[in-house]
Amino acid sequence: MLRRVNRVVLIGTGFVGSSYAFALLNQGITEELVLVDLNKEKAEGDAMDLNHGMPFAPSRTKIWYGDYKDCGVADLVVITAGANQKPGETRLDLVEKNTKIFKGIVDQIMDSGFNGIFLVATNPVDILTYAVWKFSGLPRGRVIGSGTILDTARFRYLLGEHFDVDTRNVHAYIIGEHGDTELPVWSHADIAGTTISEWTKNKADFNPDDLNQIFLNVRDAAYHIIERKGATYYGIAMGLVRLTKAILRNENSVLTVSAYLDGEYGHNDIYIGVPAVVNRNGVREIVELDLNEEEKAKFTNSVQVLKKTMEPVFKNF
Ligand SMILES: NC(=O)C1=CN([C@@H]2O[C@H](COP(=O)(O)OP(=O)(O)OC[C@H]3O[C@@H](n4cnc5c(N)ncnc54)[C@H](O)[C@@H]3O)[C@@H](O)[C@H]2O)C=CC1
Ligand SMILES: CC(=O)C(=O)O
Repeated sequence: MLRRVNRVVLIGTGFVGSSYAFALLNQGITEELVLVDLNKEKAEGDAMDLNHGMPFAPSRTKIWYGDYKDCGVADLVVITAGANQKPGETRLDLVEKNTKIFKGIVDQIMDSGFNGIFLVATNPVDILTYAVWKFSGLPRGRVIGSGTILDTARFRYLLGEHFDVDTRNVHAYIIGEHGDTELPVWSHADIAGTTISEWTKNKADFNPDDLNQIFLNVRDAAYHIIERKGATYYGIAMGLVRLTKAILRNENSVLTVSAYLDGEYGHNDIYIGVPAVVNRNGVREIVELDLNEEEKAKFTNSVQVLKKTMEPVFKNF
């Protein structure tokens, strides 16, 4: 019989996972939410705490602390488990540790009979999304990483602040690795359909160097926040909820996710941040932007850095 309720299973209820669960409940996106963590007491405590907020939620979400068997009928499994960056560490420094953790997690999920969509946020997210695809054997479109969704949000927010325009009217993408080699797609950035150069044409106080500084603040945002409070979680949690909504409500939304390239952008056999149409089946298609030569070269560099980092890791699996 067809199940009419949506079930999301969250693996990892640390800073990112618990913030995601809180935001998901507050937006009433799913009927069932199962929390799984190595630290069972934390997951159980989170389930209790979240349930106590139910009278204030927009709709009922059945939330419980569970285990991998609960993934069997899940529509979506979101993975935020694993190590996070310590001050000074890069995302790529986490690759060995988190790939090993992921092998154990994904094997248990697949043993449950899971046949839905994976959404990955753990870093380095592009490589771990590739790992989930390899370990699960699911079609590539049904394995999605959060990619540069957060970087793109940071970019739109900072541009909106700089030009004093609602961030929702700023359309600009960060693509590539969710990490140090990511790049801004200035050639396709616009404010309400107007290119940035048109928008700034008659503005005497506009300094073109400000744009590069905005990008640097986007690229290095995680380092700046981790230095101050040890971790980042609210922004990514809201990005994961946005993706969950696009998936469960079949929205065909264009979001910058880590998607598998099979010739798009001139590369293949890699998960990396690109705009893609996301719906109930996962990634429907990749949106191929016509990049300029400088952007193409930066994107290729990002691909190469990811591939070089991945190579030794996947030899062990
Ligand atoms: N993609 C993105 O934009 C972002 C990604 N992240 C990443 O998200 C990940 C989680 O970060 P935080 O929540 O801050 O870390 P955290 O340390 O607060 O939480 C991690 C959780 O994973 C659990 N865990 C570890 N091994 C497990 C296993 N084998 N099975 C089940 N649960 C397990 C831990 O018990 C812990 O509760 C990190 O890799 C971090 O870098 C963080 C922010 C943004
Ligand atoms: C930690 C991380 O990946 C971020 O905040 O971008």
